Amino acid sequence: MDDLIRRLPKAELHLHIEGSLEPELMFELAGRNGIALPYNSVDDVKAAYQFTNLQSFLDIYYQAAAVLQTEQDFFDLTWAYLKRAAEDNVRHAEIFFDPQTHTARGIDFETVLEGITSALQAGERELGISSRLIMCFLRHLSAKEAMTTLQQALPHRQQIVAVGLDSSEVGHPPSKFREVFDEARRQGFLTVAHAGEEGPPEYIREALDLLHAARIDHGVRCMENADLVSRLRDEQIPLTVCPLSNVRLCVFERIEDHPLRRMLEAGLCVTVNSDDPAYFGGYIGENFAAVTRGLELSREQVLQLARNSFAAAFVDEKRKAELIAELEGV
Ligand SMILES: Nc1ncnc2[nH]cnc12
Ligand SMILES: [Zn+2]
Repeated sequence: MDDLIRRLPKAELHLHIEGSLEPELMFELAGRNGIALPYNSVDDVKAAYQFTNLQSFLDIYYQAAAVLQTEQDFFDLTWAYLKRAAEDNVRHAEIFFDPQTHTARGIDFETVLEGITSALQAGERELGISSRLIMCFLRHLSAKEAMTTLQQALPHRQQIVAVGLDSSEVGHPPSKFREVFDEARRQGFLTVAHAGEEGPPEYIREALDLLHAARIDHGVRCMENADLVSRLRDEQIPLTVCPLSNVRLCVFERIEDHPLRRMLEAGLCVTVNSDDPAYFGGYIGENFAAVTRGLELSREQVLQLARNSFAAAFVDEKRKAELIAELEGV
């Protein structure tokens, strides 16, 4: 199975580029930019990655992002992710970025966007990885601030396929961002949202009905509501599930407790992704390996996960057909 997982062509649909900042690159960028870190060594950093919930992770994650200052920094971050993803045979990647994490520190929106997009172009050219970019709003901030961020993105409409919603979930329901998402859709963006990671199934319903989300990020708590599961199955709404993230953030105690296999068996369009691989102990291949082993997935279920990732990708039918053809070759 390990060999199948390595060779399997895949799409990664839930990856926060800031969450791919490995401790080694964090130190390099801190040195380059003259920024003091609250850690003495890479081991020190890794020892700090003991999370009890989403917020305990976000506090450390936003602090680390301060080392990202220049267009070159965002390029290096994205390029490092793409090279690592290529080793897992990721053939298509849809990448989240959080502009507010950077603009709040005085970094220009364009600095962030240009650094990331030039690496994505290099990834397509040199690694054959196609990609899309998704701009997330930080849900712990106001809807007004999200609207300002949306306005900043409008001149770059062609480089951003969708808007999403991330950060602290509980207490910040999708309904808070209804008008921002309405405007984003009017401007031609697709929409996705993190929902049902720590928040209740009702947040998933709101993401679908109020934000018109084309995919739900995480969505694992849907399993608490049978009517919602039926709806997600009937409408084949893709769920971008991140198993190692869920364990590291204590959504589930052990990988063996993860509902991914039950979700597949319920007919849901489940995909496997890495979320913030530098923080959660593994990239997409390691997420595939963990669920395959921990939940005793069959070869057919592993193939289905990859097939779902292509079906759920924001690409045209021609690219989808190319990706699915690659899968048929394994
Ligand atoms: N797992 C996650 N949930 C919400 N916001 C995030 N930002 C980065 N990772 C996240
Ligand atoms: Zn996420």
